[in-house]
Amino acid sequence: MAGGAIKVEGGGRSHLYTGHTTFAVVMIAIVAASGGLLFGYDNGITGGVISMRNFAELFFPEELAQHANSNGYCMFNDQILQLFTSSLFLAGAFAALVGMVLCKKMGRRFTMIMGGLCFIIGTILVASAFHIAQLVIGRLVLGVGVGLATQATPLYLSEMAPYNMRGALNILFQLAVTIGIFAAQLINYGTQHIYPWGWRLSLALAGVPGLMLFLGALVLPDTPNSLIERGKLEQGEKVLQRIRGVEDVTVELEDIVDAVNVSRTIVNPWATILRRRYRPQLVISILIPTFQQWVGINAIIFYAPQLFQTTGSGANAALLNTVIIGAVNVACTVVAILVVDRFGRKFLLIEGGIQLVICEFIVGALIASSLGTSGVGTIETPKANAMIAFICIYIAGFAWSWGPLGWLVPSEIQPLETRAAGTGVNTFCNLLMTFVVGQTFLSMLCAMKFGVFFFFGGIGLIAILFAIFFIPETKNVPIEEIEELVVHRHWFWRRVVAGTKAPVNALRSGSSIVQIQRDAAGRSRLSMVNPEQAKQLGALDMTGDTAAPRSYSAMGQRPDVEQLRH
Ligand SMILES: OC[C@H]1O[C@](O)(CO)[C@@H](O)[C@@H]1O
Repeated sequence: MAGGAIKVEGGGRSHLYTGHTTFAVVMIAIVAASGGLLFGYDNGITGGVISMRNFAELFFPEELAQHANSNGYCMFNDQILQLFTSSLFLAGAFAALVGMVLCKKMGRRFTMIMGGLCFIIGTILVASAFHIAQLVIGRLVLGVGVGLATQATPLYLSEMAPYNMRGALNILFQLAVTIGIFAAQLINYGTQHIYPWGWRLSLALAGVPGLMLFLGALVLPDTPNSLIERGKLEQGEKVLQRIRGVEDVTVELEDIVDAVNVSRTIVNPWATILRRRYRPQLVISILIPTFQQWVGINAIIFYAPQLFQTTGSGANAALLNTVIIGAVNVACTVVAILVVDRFGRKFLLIEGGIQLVICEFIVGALIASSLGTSGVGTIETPKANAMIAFICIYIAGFAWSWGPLGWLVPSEIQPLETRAAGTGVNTFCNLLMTFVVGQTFLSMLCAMKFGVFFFFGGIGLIAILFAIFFIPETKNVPIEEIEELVVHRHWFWRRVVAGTKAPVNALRSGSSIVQIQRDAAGRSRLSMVNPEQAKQLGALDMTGDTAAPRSYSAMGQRPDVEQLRH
C-alpha cells in the first residue's frame, strides 16, 4: 500500500483540528476501499477460474490432456497458465512507480480515475477473451489498474480521513484486499457450474468494484493535500471544510500547507533513500514485502484449488475449501486491527511467523506421507481434513501478522524525507515478488514436490529471525520519533548509520533558503542559511522545483517557516 506523499501527522497540534467524521468521509472511504477490493478480487479469482473445465478446454487444451497423464505434483505445471495469474503483478509493480508520480503531478483523484478505467478495460478484455494473448493483455491492463489503485487509494483515504482514523485505515486497506479475495472465491464457487461461460462471469464481476472506483472518483473531490500541492489553495480549503463539516479548518489547513512545502524540498527522494543514513529504512522496505510474499501466501491464495486437486479433492470440494480459507483470511485480518496496538508489531510478526512455519512443515509432511515423491495416490480423508485445518491456521497466522504489517511497518518507519520513496519501494517489491511467486509456484511444486512447503517454511524461519533482530518496535511511538528509535537506539541499525551526517534538507522560501535540522528527539527545526552554507551542511540537491507554492504566500500568514511540524 502506498502512503507515498508527505503528510502532516498532526505533529502535536492535531488535537486542535476541528470537525468530525462526516457522511462525505464515509462515502469517500467506501469508494476508495474499492481499490483494495479490486486488488483482492484479482488475486483471488484466477485459481478457481483455471480449475473450471470450460476455461481450460478453451485456453489450455494440451495442458488438460497432459494433466490427465501426469503425476499430482505436475498436473498444472505450465508457464502460460502461471502467466495468466502473475502477469498482472509485473505490470502492477511498474505501474505503482508511475502511480507515485501521477499522484503528485495530477492528483490522487486523477490517478484513481485512471486506475478505475484500467480495471474496466482490463475486465472487458479478460471476460471476452477467446485467445490466450487477449487474456494475458487483459491481465496486464488490470495490473496497471492495481498499481495505480494501490498507490492512490490508500493515500486518498488517509488524506481525507480525520487524523485519528489514519492509522486504522492502513490496515483497513488490507481488510478490503481480503474481502475482495473472499468475494472472488465465493463467486467462483457459484459460477463453476454455469457452462460454458461461468468463468467469464467470474472475471466480468470485477467490473462492479472497477466501475464503483471509476464513477466514485469522477464525482468525488481530490484531497486538500493534493489540491494545495498543485497550487489550488481555495479549492483545497473548501474540500477540507466540506469533509470536516465545519467552517474553521485553519489549523489543519496550515499543517497541510507546511507539509506541502516540505514535500517540495525533497527534490530527489530516490537519492535520499540510497544514503547510508537511511539504510535501515531501505532494507526494511525491501525485506518485509519480500518475506511477506516468500512465506508462500499467494501459493495458497492463487492456487488453492490446484493444490487441493493435487491432493485428491474433486473440483467442487477444492473450491469449497478455498472459500473456507478466504473466510478465515478476512476474520483474522479483523483480529489484527483489534490487537495490533495492544500486542505490538514485533510480537505479531514473530508469533504469526512461528504459526506459519509450523503449519507449512506439517502440510509438507502430510502431503509427503500420502503422495511421496512419485505424486501418485490420494490423501486419505482424515489427513486431507488435517491439511485443510493446518492451511487455515497458516492463513490465520498470516492474516494477523505479515499480511497487514507487511504494509504498516514499512510505512511507519519512514522519516519525512524517505516516506515517498520508501513506501514506493515497498509497494514495488511487494508486487514484484507476488509476480515471481505467482509465476513459479506450480513449477516449483512439480520440481520440489512436497518439499516446496519446507522451502517456504525455511524462508519463514529467516523472516522470524529478521523480525526478532532487525525490526524495531513502532507500537505507540509518535511518527516523528520513530526514526530516532529506529536509527539511534536499535542495537544493529545504530552501527550501520554511525558517522552519517544528521539529515539536512533545504527549503526555498521566497529568496531565502531554510535549513531543516533535527534535534536529539528527531524533531525538525528550521533556520535560515545561504546557498553556500546549505552546500557545506550537506543539503540535498536543490536543483529541482523548490519554489514556494503560491498558496503559501496566499495564506498571508507565517511569512517564514518558524518551525516545521510533521
Ligand atoms: O491476504 C492475502 C493477500 O495479501 C497480500 O499479501 C497483500 O497484502 C496479497 O499478496 C495476498 O494475496
